[in-house]
Amino acid sequence: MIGISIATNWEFEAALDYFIIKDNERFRYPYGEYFFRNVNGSELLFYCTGVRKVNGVGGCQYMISTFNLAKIIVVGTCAGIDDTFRNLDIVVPNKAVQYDCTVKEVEPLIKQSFIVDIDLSIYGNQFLTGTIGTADKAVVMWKDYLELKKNAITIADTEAAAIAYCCKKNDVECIIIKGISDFPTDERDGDKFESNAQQINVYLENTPKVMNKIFKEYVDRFI
Ligand SMILES: Nc1ncnc2c1ncn2[C@@H]1O[C@H](CCC(=O)c2cccc(C(=O)O)c2)[C@@H](O)[C@H]1O
Repeated sequence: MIGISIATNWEFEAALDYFIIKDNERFRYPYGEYFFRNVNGSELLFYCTGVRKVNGVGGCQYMISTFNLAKIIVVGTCAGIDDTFRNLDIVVPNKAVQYDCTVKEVEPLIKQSFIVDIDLSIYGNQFLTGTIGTADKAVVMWKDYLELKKNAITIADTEAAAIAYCCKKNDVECIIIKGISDFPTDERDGDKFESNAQQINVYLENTPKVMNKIFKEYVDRFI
């Protein structure tokens, strides 16, 4: 069976709507909810983990251990970092890095031991790719955005690279399909609270659009 890992309740709600899931098809586990759907002959287990690395990895390990998953596809939203990309672009990264595991004042931001390479060669090349950076903090402040750009990060989120790391430890294939929901904006000359609120509104508006695009156009190419 293939697991489809989803972080937020908003993203999971979009999945429930897209696949028209009834109340009696929804089950609870320690990190959230899950349901099953057959897509093009493949039995898929969709589950919500909650946000940030500890929830993503906890949910990942639970589902691998309980359902003996053969593969996990992480789907959801992310911040855009590379400015050649746009909101609602879907990216399937070939590299996933945790960038909050070093003392960045005296060490490189990214260390080899926290990088997971993702081999996409069997899936063709009809998709955008790049590096996803994961940390427990959302990318909101302009200085954080500039630092990720300087380190060649394409998109950023708060779970995916940690889930990819957990999958690698379990010898389970991991694919990440993320849609850009928001870009940080430069708050330095304005009101940082207003700028943050605007980014959250953009994120909320784009979440169902991103999820529908991933379910409609991407998931079946990677199962
Ligand atoms: N900018 C982002 N940085 C990192 N991850 C992002 C971003 N956007 C989307 N995600 C993804 O969506 C979820 C939640 C998004 C989130 O927490 C968020 C989004 C926008 C603004 C704020 C804020 O506090 O102002 C918080 C996470 O699961 C994560 O995987």
